[in-house]
Amino acid sequence: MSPPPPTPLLDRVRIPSDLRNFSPEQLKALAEEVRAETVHAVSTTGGHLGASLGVVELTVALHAVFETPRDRLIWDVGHQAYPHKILTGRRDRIRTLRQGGGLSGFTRRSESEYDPFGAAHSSTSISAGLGMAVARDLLAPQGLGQGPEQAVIAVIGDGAMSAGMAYEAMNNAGAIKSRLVVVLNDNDMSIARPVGAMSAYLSRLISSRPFLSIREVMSRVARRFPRPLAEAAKRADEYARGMLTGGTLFEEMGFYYVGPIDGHDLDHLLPVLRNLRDAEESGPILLHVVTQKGKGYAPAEASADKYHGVVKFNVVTGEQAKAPPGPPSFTKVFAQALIAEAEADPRVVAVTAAMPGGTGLDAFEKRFPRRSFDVGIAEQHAVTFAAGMACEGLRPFVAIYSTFLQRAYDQVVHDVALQNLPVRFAMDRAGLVGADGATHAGAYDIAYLGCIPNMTLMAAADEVELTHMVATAAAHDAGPIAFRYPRGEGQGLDLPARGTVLPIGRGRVLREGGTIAILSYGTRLGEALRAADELAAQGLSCTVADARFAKPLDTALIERLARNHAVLLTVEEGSTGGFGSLVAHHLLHQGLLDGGLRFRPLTLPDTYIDHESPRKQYDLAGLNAPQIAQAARDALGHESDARPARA
Ligand SMILES: Cc1ncc(C[n+]2csc(CCOP(=O)(O)OP(=O)(O)O)c2C)c(N)n1
Ligand SMILES: CC(=O)[C@@H](O)[C@H](O)COP(=O)(O)O
Ligand SMILES: [Mg+2]
Repeated sequence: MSPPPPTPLLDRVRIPSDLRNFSPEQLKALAEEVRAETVHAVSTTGGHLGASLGVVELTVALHAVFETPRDRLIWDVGHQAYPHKILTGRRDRIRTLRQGGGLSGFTRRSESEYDPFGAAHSSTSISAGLGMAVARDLLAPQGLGQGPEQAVIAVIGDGAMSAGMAYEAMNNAGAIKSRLVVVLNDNDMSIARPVGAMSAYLSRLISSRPFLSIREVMSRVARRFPRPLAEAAKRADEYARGMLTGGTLFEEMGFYYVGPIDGHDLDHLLPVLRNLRDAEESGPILLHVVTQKGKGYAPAEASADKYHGVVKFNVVTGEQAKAPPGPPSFTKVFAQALIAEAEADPRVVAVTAAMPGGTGLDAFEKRFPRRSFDVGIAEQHAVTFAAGMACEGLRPFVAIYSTFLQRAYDQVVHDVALQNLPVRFAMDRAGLVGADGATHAGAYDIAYLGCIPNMTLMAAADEVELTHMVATAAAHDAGPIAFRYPRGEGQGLDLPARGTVLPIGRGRVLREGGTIAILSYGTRLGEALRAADELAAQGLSCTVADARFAKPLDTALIERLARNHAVLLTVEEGSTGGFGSLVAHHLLHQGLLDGGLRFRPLTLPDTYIDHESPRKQYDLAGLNAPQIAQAARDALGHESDARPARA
């Protein structure tokens, strides 16, 4: 590994107040040091490099001009906040990013007073910022809060601007007219290439208005924020500008639009931000900065994804560490299985909300460009869009991370399930996901979908099961159906060319035993089998079954397991309120817990599990084989207390 580069200026900065007396030339040099430090740190940890490199100058300028942490600086998503972390007292831990016990890969209130709002899911910054601005306006006259001088700045990317929530916030901000600065960081990239009319609009905006010269920007800002200027004159000014330039969507929504300006040029950023900071006038402002994702690091600039998310890499060559060749990921298996279904059925279509690579739909899109839809970061729309397609006889698959489907809950209930529309939900990243931590854990979908009438729910125990579930979903026109599978590799099992349609609501028994029954839902099945081996070695015979379905439950199987064993464990990679609760509900209704059966639902704990390796995360959750075996022994207690098993 190459040694970190010398950083004489950065060494003088522990917190932002240390850089506020730097000259512009020193700030430029500091930015280069921050960039080099970011590259070096991420080369040792992996993480979201490209977005962070694109905001180095912006980060330096914002901290130089604004009085953070009094002034609230909110990073949308938070994946671009590594330079911010370096400058806000966390440089000493920057090489622990995304590692167990280390810094989070996103902003987080509990991590630093310089992170006023936690994030990781996108497009929340304007809403949160507006809330803070309103709090300031209400509290300051009472002598409470941070005082009337406090600024609130939300930095949001062009990709994040595709989400409805950003517009809901701007709509509200334009009406409330609180003092709020929104910095639109436009790098013409989402994770993949940005899509949609808004992205095209931003591109037109940039090309129709070449970078404003600094004189032009300053004169516009001065025109907008004069000390005494009559309201009517200001309006006339706005209309005049609108007529000259065609206005912008942001102006129509009540924002004062400034830009576009070069987001890498501190000679522009610093004076413009100072002017916006000192504006006496209230009302929201949108500063449009144009940046380059991956800026200043040649391998990132040259790559198609601009190094959005990288593993450890060689700083000199940019070459990322190659994992030893392993079995295909669940994501890849899903994509291949969906392509197989789509080959056979022209009604199969696929929808992603800005995650074509992450969900495997990039492969589907190559094969079926007209049947693949990337709707941008718009999970709510994705679901209702699919509902509309289902109304007309298409067979839509919404390929989505479990954690992002949370955004579209009412759409799932109101638009899909209530109308019993056959939308297929392919939920990737089910369970714990490793370095992204709690914000990205697919922890809740079993619970939040399990309570919805008409839903059919499946979880794949391995990649072969996943191909069967894709086929089952494709064939299922009776109503909505969802299946979940985890991040990462499968087991390397031989895959069928096409999956087999499974009987709805039927599980399978993998091992017959006597005393203990383990009923697994999802990929903990392997751990359940290992636990059974351990228990068998101790003379405790186990039945192991794969439930396949959480809804409808295989009630016959559950009743048989309950009647014939002393202990019944359920195991799932989901929160409380999920599969185990559905099983408990059934057992209670059947009176099967009245006779001494020792039932133990093993779920994720009722707490957030931080970034760690998945293996350690599951250890913390108590869902690895030794812990499953221990739970069985604990439940069994003393042999004499336990109800004798019948089989
Ligand atoms: C609700 C939600 N959907 C999807 C994602 C996944 N995601 C993380 S960053 C990103 C792209 C964001 O693009 P942009 O805001 O332009 O930031 P950039 O990476 O270009 O700096 C996406 C889709 C997310 N974090 N949250
Ligand atoms: C920031 C964000 O939301 C994504 O970039 C996410 O980190 C991707 O996760 P995967 O690596 O699991 O696709
Ligand atoms: Mg972007």
